[in-house]
Amino acid sequence: MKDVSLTCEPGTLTILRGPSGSGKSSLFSVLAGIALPDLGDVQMCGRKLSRMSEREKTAMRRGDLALIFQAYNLLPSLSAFENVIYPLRRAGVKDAGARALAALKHLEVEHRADLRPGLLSGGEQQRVAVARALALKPKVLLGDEPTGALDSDNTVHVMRTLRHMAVNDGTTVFIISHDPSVTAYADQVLELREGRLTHA
Ligand SMILES: Nc1ncnc2c1ncn2[C@@H]1O[C@H](COP(=O)(O)OP(=O)(O)OP(=O)(O)O)[C@@H](O)[C@H]1O
Repeated sequence: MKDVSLTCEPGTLTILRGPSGSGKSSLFSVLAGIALPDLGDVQMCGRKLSRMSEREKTAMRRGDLALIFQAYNLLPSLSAFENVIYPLRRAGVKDAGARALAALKHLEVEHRADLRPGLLSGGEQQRVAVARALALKPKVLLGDEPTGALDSDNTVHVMRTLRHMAVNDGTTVFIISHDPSVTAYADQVLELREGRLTHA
């Protein structure tokens, strides 16, 4: 990436698009504090990631930040329900069980709650991953292709949900998507080409 500069305001939804290999997932990793940039910094919820210890970054990922990974990153030995409740318990959420169930219901995968990810379809796994992020009620939600495995009805449902989180809860939502049908939900559309960012 070169000279990448962007701001995502609370209560807004940003979509990042760009050709395969343009660096979208790399930027996602930098924003999430998983990869370190050679130069520059990321400021999240008023704090610079470069000034935070690994422990502080982990604590932030537990509380304020939720991530939806391109490959879902569900824990294979846990059921769908356990995958959603696990980060809630770690974050000390009191009504973790009710929240996890409500999120699975909202994503219409509660009938798969007791199954491990390996027994779910790709789209079901993705909806569990979205439910896990949603249930945390984060200040910042970063998603790498969060609708990539979904049919059009489920894509609309997830995009409406993310839009609702931004507008009603003040969440800062940043997602990568190459689906042109979802740009209508965005306040800001960014495009990455060969590591350079343009505002579409
Ligand atoms: N750890 C790494 N070391 C070296 N090269 C890497 C590393 N991670 C990614 N790359 C390269 O950087 C480029 C951008 O990869 P990235 O995964 O960010 O692209 P992308 O825009 O998300 O692509 P896609 O839409 O296909 O997921 C690719 O050419 C990739 O091979």
